[in-house]
Amino acid sequence: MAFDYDTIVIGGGPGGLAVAYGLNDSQSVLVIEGNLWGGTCPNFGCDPKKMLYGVVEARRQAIRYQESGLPVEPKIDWSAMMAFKHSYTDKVPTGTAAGLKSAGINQLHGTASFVDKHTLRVGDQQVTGKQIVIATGARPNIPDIPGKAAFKTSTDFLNLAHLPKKVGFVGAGYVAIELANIAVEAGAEVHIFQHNDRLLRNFPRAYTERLKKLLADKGIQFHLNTNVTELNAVGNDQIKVITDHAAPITLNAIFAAAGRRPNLDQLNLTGIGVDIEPQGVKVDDHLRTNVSSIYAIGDAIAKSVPKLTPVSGIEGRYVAGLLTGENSGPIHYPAIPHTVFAGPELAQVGMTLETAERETEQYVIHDQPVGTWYTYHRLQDKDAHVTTIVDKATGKLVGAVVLAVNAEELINDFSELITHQTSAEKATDWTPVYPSVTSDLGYFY
Ligand SMILES: Cc1cc2nc3c(=O)[nH]c(=O)nc-3n(C[C@H](O)[C@H](O)[C@H](O)COP(=O)(O)OP(=O)(O)OC[C@H]3O[C@@H](n4cnc5c(N)ncnc54)[C@H](O)[C@@H]3O)c2cc1C
Ligand SMILES: NC(=O)c1ccc[n+]([C@@H]2O[C@H](COP(=O)([O-])OP(=O)(O)OC[C@H]3O[C@@H](n4cnc5c(N)ncnc54)[C@H](O)[C@@H]3O)[C@@H](O)[C@H]2O)c1
Repeated sequence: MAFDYDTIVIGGGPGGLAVAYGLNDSQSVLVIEGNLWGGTCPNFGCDPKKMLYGVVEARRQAIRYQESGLPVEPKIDWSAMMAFKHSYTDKVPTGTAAGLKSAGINQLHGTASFVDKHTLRVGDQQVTGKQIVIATGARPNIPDIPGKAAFKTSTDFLNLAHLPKKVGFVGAGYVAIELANIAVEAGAEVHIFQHNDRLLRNFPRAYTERLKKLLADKGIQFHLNTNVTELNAVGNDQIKVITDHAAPITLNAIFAAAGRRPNLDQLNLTGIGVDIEPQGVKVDDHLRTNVSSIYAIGDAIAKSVPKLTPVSGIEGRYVAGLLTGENSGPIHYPAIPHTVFAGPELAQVGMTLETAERETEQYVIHDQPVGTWYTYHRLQDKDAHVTTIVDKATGKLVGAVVLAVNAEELINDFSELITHQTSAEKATDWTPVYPSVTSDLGYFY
């Protein structure tokens, strides 16, 4: 049978684009995108979030220097900050589409749905591919409660023309914590409603408790062990939030930040016999579905590794390598660092603290408050804290947790040491710039 393309990729986000660019030299490829070219990360995820974060963090740093020669307290101008964000995001879809075009990769705008295991329908058009890669990402999970139409999402937050006076977030994961921090730093009254007492469940509790205190000190009000049971929209911009815990609270906006669901509903996967589960498409260790011509990657699949942009990229490049014959073994994930941009950042890589605490004969844990160290004193980041986990037998770093300003830089250094299996001596037998975050590397283990 002749196919229109060797490979069709559904989804033009970081995962789908990695497949397309990886295959482009050796195959005919079509990418189909139903919404904005570039996907979640550059349009309404990582990139716009970190632009807003950069502005609010600059203000926070300025306040820390108030007694040290910078007496003026800057104010956030929300509209100007949003215009700054738009100066980047507005160009992403056209820039991404132009990049595909200049690379000679075929593109189609529209929502794809499977007709059979080699055929997709997009509007009134049908296209066939020898292989099809599902890279459709995920969207916010909206809690199914009465009045749920009043929920806004992270996408709405990152496009707010004005910051509402009082805002709430349901959930206490990455999205809630990062956006609540931006909102409180920009001057809103902020409430977080969490059904249990655990923030950021993938990070060690000792660290999330430290971060919770810092966020509460900024004014974020945590309603823990609290289920939001109903929303009542009152007038244009007021929402009465009813919980199972205390009296209703009236806010101007409430955001669903209760996890993300894979975008599978429109694909007709069960119709063509592809196995799925609530967390995403089921894949084997070669990212193949149970239908041999169909692969799946990124936020759209069920997996134990975190659903992050670099992970979608790793998976996209891996599938491209499989399809070109460059690799054939199962996918291998390196140590994947992750960071919550919460003012300060909380970052982690490698072995979890929980595992190391269970296996103390094998691992040494170095837990260090570093707020008085020169690097953090200079930044007046008195709550900075770093934990490293070292394998006793080899002396090599296997895990780390950092709560500090610019923690993402230090965790990147730690990730490199873990990925390249560098010994403590080798880790410090070169000369980083002094003073810098990296020049502290010799003192953590
Ligand atoms: C607010 C927020 C902040 C984030 N911050 C970070 C961060 O700091 N660092 C980080 O690493 N990760 C972050 N993430 C996660 C990151 O954005 C995702 O992990 C990443 O975008 C996943 O890439 P993907 O290609 O798998 O999916 P996506 O980027 O979601 O791309 C999938 C694409 O498929 C399209 N699509 C879906 N269904 C169809 C269909 N039927 N037909 C055609 N097209 C379809 C969608 O429109 C979308 O463009 C953040 C996410 C959010 C929401
Ligand atoms: N900095 C980053 O790297 C970054 C930033 C944002 C998002 N992300 C990615 O996006 C994903 C989604 O983020 P998220 O914060 O939406 O999800 P999450 O999984 O991090 O957190 C979800 C939160 O919602 C709560 N929750 C779950 N179901 C609920 C329900 N029915 N009602 C009320 N609360 C409920 C959970 O207890 C948790 O606190 C992250 O897991 C991550 O992969 C990454």
